[in-house]
Amino acid sequence: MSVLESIIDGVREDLAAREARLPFEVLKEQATKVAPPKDVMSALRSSDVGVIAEVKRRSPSKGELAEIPDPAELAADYEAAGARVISVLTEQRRFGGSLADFDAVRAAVSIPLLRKDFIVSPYQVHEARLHGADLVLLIVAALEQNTLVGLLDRVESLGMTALVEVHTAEEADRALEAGASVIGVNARDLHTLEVDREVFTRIAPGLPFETVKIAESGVRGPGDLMAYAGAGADAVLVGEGLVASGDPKAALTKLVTAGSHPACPRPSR
Ligand SMILES: O=P(O)(O)OC[C@@H](O)[C@@H](O)c1c[nH]c2ccccc12
Repeated sequence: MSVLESIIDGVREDLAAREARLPFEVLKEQATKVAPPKDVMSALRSSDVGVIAEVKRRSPSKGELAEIPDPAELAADYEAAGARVISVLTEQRRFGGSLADFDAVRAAVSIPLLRKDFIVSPYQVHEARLHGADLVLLIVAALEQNTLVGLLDRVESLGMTALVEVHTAEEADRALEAGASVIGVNARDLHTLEVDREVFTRIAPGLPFETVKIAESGVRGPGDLMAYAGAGADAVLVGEGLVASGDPKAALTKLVTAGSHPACPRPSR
């Protein structure tokens, strides 16, 4: 079993427990009452290269990254340092995240939020909306094509945006066929956990010009942001490089400054 498959097994177990506590029909109804999603597209489509800053405690590849006793405080620092979007991991077993973290962050900031989890069921999409998510991650490698299409349609029908994650050219084709308008290329292979920053450079040029392109994982500092920008990234998604830096606010400020520097290659829009 690959790492991805074993993570998803755990996600399905935890999901079944939540479904038993709060039935889908009730959850769906409650989710219609929350404030509508924010405008994610204009946050991501800018003349500068943006940063999506992640609240991430640990990962299957690196283990413990940072304690993050107060996710709301970290998120407020991210917002103040110029993050375009904040990504909050809600997967508990391998990443140490939770919907409680998501709620704490939602209450602390007004910029768009991404629910970062292994979404396999419509329940999780409505749940994301109930907790105030604006963006939802859909991982192509984790989904059959018809499930991907169904989840993407559902995300959009609730007014949210899907960040559709790919790692190969074949997955990118599937994402486009499903109708993705925002594609994240993850440098990390979720089956082996290996990072290869060149994956973005290989895949991004083949994506349509109007597709918003996000480079995910492996950003250690401004140099990596500039390299991804040169390969066509609209934004980069950064976790470890911020939370494990000792000073996430300063680390993010450096990235945001690089992304708006005149020497930084710009998205071609
Ligand atoms: O910590 P990094 O290398 O900056 O990576 C952040 C983000 O890309 C990574 O957390 C991630 C990308 N796709 C995922 C899917 C599930 C969980 C986590 C992820």
